[in-house]
Amino acid sequence: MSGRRNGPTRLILAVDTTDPIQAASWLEAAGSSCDAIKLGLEFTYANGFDAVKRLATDRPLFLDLKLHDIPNTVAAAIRALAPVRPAMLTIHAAGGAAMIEAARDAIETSFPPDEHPILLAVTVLTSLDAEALHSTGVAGGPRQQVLRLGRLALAAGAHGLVCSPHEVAPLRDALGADPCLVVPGIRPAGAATDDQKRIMTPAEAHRAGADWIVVGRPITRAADPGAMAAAIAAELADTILE
Ligand SMILES: O=C(O)c1cc(=O)[nH]c(=O)n1[C@@H]1O[C@H](COP(=O)(O)O)[C@@H](O)[C@H]1O
Repeated sequence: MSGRRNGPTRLILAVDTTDPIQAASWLEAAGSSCDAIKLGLEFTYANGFDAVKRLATDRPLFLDLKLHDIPNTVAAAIRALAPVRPAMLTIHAAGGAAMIEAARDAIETSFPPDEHPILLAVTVLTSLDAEALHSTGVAGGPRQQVLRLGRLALAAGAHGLVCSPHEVAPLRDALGADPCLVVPGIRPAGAATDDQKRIMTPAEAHRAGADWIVVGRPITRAADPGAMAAAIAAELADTILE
């Protein structure tokens, strides 16, 4: 396997709020520092898909709904999402191979051929440490479980994975440079960890081989969100030059 990749690591801003005006203000502040917009359960449940489409006009939309249901239901939900035109969308790898296959098939059959979203399988949530994962009935640690679910998801048709920065290097070693790895659990040095457990800095995630990092509160709760987004983008750019 070729292991690490050499390309840039791009920044996704997690726009976690119910307030569309607040969301628009963060996006304006982040400007060109953020390469894509993530809207998830909080914004979508509060405002609906028309508001999602209105907000995500100038950058790719990562629609993070973390679908996890029987294959028929997940496939139907993805078909219903086609008019929203997300660039990326999430399902839970723990839904199993048949669910992931059905999700991929729904993309192939309901999105225009040149607008297929990247189907991302969420492996082990970054808010779980080894003990919390164990309490859900999983015998191995996060790394082992991420590798297991990652292999399963990619074999079933996912284009990429969501994992913590701790698993990026092991995934690259096991699966090579190809799978798209999207990585939350990012905290700039000294930032509050909040509810995240498996974390690294932007530079560390880049060195490990992340394609994209997902950052929310370190930017949105900063005194100056625009300056923080620019600092993270600069940290990523500096790391490329190392
Ligand atoms: O799928 C995700 O994006 C996701 C998966 C995961 O394991 N952990 C995780 O934090 N996320 C999302 O990434 C974002 C992280 O936000 P902050 O912790 O505020 O940076 C949130 O919007 C989460 O929903």
